[in-house]
Parts: sequence; structure tokens; C-alpha cells
Amino acid sequence: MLRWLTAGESHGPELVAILEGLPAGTPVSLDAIRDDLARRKLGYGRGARMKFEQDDLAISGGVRHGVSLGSPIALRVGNTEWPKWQQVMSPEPVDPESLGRGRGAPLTRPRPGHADLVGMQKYGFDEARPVLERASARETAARVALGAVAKAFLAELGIRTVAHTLSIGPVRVPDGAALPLPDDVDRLDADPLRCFDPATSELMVAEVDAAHKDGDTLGGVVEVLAYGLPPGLGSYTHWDRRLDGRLAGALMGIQAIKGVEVGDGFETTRRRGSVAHDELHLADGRIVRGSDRAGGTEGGMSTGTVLRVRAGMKPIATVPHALPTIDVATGEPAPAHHQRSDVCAVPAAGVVAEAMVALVLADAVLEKFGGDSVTETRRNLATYLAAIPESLATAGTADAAVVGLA
Ligand SMILES: Cc1cc2nc3c(=O)[nH]c(=O)nc-3n(C[C@H](O)[C@H](O)[C@H](O)COP(=O)(O)O)c2cc1C
Ligand SMILES: C=C(O[C@@H]1CC(C(=O)O)=C[C@@H](OP(=O)(O)O)[C@H]1O)C(=O)O
Repeated sequence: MLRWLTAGESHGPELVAILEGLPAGTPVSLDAIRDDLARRKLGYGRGARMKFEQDDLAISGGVRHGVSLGSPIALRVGNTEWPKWQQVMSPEPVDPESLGRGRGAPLTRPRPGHADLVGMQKYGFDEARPVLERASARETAARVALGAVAKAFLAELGIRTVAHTLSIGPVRVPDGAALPLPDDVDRLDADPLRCFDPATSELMVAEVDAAHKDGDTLGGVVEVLAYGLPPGLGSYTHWDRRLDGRLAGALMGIQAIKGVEVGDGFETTRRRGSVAHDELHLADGRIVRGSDRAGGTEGGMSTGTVLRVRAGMKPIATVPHALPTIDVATGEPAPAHHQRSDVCAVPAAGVVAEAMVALVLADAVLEKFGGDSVTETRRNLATYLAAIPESLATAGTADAAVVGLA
């Protein structure tokens, strides 16, 4: 079992994350984690903060000489903005007068679409600062760092992931467009929206420009693909063992994600059954699926084909043309608090979604194959794949040879 936890506030000194249960022998490279952290900051439409804030990464436990030890891995992502926020976010009591009227001023105009109002009601705060500091998606930097480690573990088993942007507002990649492979990540990083279709990307840039000009914001849809999965991760035997359910929960757990689809998702509901599923045929004596509508799961288990999951992000709630709210200090209508914000963070959400998928898959792999060292996990996986009888074997899915384990 893999467990993970994050802590830290958006303008606190740092985010911290712990990953427990990762087998020994996983290559853990600071550079690889930094690459993913840098990727999360990319994307046309991200706000000013992404330009000046650095993710200051350190590993404080669980890794020696670039390899995991099997003990909990502790990661720290320093907020380089901290010096400006030391007073406002000090863990020690401060003189309320010293907070002044600037950054430390109470945020009494809760922003619609944020955790602000309900957080104040629930935790008993009279202003939104203590709520929004943790509700902020700054926390996703910690998850991306954890996800980078999970990805390194999966890669040892021949499993690789990639995320791309499918839509920004109303602008969508056309149906049937090519899907990226994990090796296409550089090309995705070079695209302003991490979109694999250059013509659509241009339209997306124009859409972000238009929203920016109008003082408005945008959402969109991202897709995560996982290649090289064996059949049989997750299970149909109980609701909470289903891989699709676990992926959906993890993706919905990302700030601003409001919908998840597996495979063709809601489009499938508009089809008749005869054209909604992936038929089984024989090719060279092996079972093949004639299509990939299901997106790589059946009965809550990975099928061994490409996993395809989508997450839909709502438009950023801190709209520059501030939304109407109530100033809870005066009881009067007022524009919502607005300091600065992203116009569109969909490409970044894709990077976060990939991290969450990697963590869920790593957990499912360990549940099925166990292992205290990567070598042991790999051996167990190879034995399992080799034991699938010829009559049940599927072509094109991970088998011992494909994942380099034979
Ligand atoms: C990568 C990323 C960046 C985000 N950036 C912003 C932002 O700049 N401004 C904002 O209002 N919301 C932003 N959000 C969304 C808010 O964090 C989120 O809408 C808010 O916490 C309320 O949660 P909910 O939308 O899940 O209800 C971002 C989300 C993600 C995943
Ligand atoms: C800091 C990050 O994203 C932040 C997420 C966020 C929100 O409300 O979720 C609001 C913005 O922060 P601020 O309110 O300080 O301008 C984003 O910049 C980050 O992703 O590293």
C-alpha cells in the first residue's frame, strides 16, 4: 500500500509531502522532480506569481544516492515568496496592528466559487485568509513532486504516463486527433497550452487572450494517458477496489476539477450498446480489442490497453472583473476580493492530474504485486504475466516481453 500526505499553506515557508510504502531501489532524481514542478508552472494564461515564484525542492528523507530506501520519502517545496509573507503567515503570534492594511488586511469579501465562505463558517474564522491559504492550488506543487516519484517507480515496470490539454473553454481538439505518447512530452511542454494539436492550440491561445482582455477566466478539459499497464489492476469485487473509482476520486480531489470521464465517458452514454464497447477479436491467435472506447478499464480493472482518463476544470473563480459578494464585516454587497490570479490554469491541472493518476496506479500496482524492493515487484509482475494462459492472452497489452521483464 502506498500512502501520501501533504501539508503547507500557499504563502507559508514551504509545502511538505510524505510518500510511504514505496519499494526500495526506485531511482529518485531531484532533476526529474524539478522537471515536473517546472511543467506545472507552464501554460499560457497562468498568473504573475508563476513567473517570480520558484519551487525550491529538497528531499529530507527516504532517498540515498539517488535511490529510494524503502522508508518514507519526505519532500519539501519551499515557497520563495515566503520572505514577503513572514508576518502574515507567521506560526508565532504577531501583533495584529503590525499586519497593517496591505497583505495582512482581513479578507472579509469571500470569493464566490472558492472555499472562502464555507471555510469561514465551518472552521470559525472571521476572514478568509486562514481558509484560502490551504484551499489554494499552490498545494498541488507538493502532489506533483510526489507524483514524479510515483512515475519513476512505474517507469521501472514499463508503465509511463503523459497528460495533454483537450479543451480550453469552447475550443476543443477534434475527435479522432492523434494521442501523444510519453516521449512526446517535450513537444507538449513547448506548446503554450500543452495541446498536441497545433491548429487547436492556436485557437486556444486566441481564446485565452480574449478572456484576458475581457477581465474573465477559462476552464477546460485535460486527459491523462497511461501506457504499459498490465491487465488486472483494481478489482470488480468491491466498490472501493475499482480502479476507475479510485482514479475518479483522485482526479476530483484536485482543486477546481468538476467532472471526470474514463475513456469516451459521457459520449458513450449517447451511443447504442452495439457501438459503445470494445469488441474482442482474434489476431495471430491473440485476443485483441477492436477499439478503445472504454479507455483501458473494464469492471473496475485495467484491461492492459492504454488507460485514458479526463478531468474537467471549471473556469478560475477569482475573476478579474470581480464577482458580487457580501463584505461580512459590514454586511453590505461588495465586489469579491481579488489580488491577482490565473486566467487559465488548465495545462497546469493536466500536470497535476498526471501526478494523481501516477500515485493511484503506483498504489494499485503495489496492491497487486507487492514487493519491498523494485526488483521484487518486477519479479512478481513478470510471474503474473507469464502465468496468464495463451488462450486468455491479449495482444498489444503489457506482457513480460513488452515491458522488458522476460
Ligand atoms: C493548477 C491550478 C491553479 C489554480 N489557480 C487558481 C487561481 O489562480 N485563481 C483561482 O481563483 N483559482 C485557481 N485554482 C482553482 C482554485 O484553487 C479552486 O477553484 C478553489 O480552491 C475552490 O475549489 P473548488 O473549485 O474545487 O470548489 C487553480 C486550480 C489549479 C488546479
Ligand atoms: C501559487 C500557485 O497557484 C495559485 C493558486 C491559486 C488558487 O486560488 O488556487 C491562486 C493563485 O495564488 P495567489 O492567490 O497567491 O495569486 C495562484 O497563483 C501555484 O500553483 O503554485
